[in-house]
Amino acid sequence: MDAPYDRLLALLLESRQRQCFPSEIATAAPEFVKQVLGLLFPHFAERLECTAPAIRRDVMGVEANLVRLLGLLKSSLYPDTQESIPQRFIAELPDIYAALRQDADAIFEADPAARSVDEVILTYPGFYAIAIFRVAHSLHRLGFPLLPRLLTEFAHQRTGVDIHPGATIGRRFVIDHGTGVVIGETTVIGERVKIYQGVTLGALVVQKTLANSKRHPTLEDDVVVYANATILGGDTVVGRGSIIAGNAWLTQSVPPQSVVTRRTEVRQRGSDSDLGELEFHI
Ligand SMILES: CC(=O)OC[C@H](N)C(=O)O
Repeated sequence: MDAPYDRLLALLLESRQRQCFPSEIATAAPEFVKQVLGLLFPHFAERLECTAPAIRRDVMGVEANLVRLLGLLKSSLYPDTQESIPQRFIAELPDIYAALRQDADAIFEADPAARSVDEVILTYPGFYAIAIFRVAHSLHRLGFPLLPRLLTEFAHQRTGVDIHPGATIGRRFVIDHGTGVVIGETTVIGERVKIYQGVTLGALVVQKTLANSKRHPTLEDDVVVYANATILGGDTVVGRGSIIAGNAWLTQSVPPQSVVTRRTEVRQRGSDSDLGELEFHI
C-alpha cells in the first residue's frame, strides 16, 4: 500500500476512534417528518387506518422513533440529554396540531388563490415549513439535540424557507410562496403575522460573541411583510398592525400601525444625464 493511502486511513481511523458519529442520524429528518406529519395529517400518510388502535400505534411509533434517535445521540455525543423528552414531546402534540390547523386556516383565508384548506396542507410550501418548524421548535425547547436543526434544514431544502427552530412564532402564521424566507434564531413573531417570499428577519451584526443575545427582530401582532423586505437587529420591533412594503430595508423599530416603504423612482427616458449608466450591455 502506498504512503498517501496509509496516511488517509490513519487519519480517518484516528478521527472515528475519537468520535464515532451515529450514521443513522443522516436519514433521521426525512423519516421523522414523514412519520410525524403522517400522524397529524392524513394528507402526508402513506397508509391510513382510521381506528383508535391504529392511531395509538402510530403515536407510539413516533415516540419509539424519538427514543431510538435520542438513545443514539445520548450514547455517542450528548450524554447529558434527558430521557423524558420523547414522552414530553408527545404531550405537546395536541397543541402543535391545533396550532397547525389554525395556520392552515389562516393561509386559506389570506390567499385568494387557495381553493381549500386541503390544498393548503397538501401543496403550500409555507404550510409545510411551518408544520416542520412547530415540531422542531417543541423538540428544541425540550432540549432534544441536533434533530430540531436537521428537521428545519430538511424543510429548508424542500421549500426554500429557512426557519431556525429557536424562533418564537405565534398563532395563525402565514408564509405565502415561501422561497427565500429566512427567520433567525431569536426572532419573535406575534399572532396573525403574514410574510411573503424573500423576507429576511435577520441579525444586524453577525458575531460569535453574540450567540446568547437577541440578534433578530420582533414582529408584533397583525404585521404584514411583503416580498424581499429585510428586517434586521435584535432591538428592532415592528409595531402591531404595521405594513412593511416589498424590498424595504429596516434596521430600527417602528411604532404600531406604521407603513414602511421603499419607493421605486420613475423618470422619463432621455431626460436625465446619468441614464447612460443604466444601459448595461450584458
Ligand atoms: C438569520 C441570521 O441573521 O443569520 C445570521 C446568523 N446565523 C445569526 O443567527 O446571527
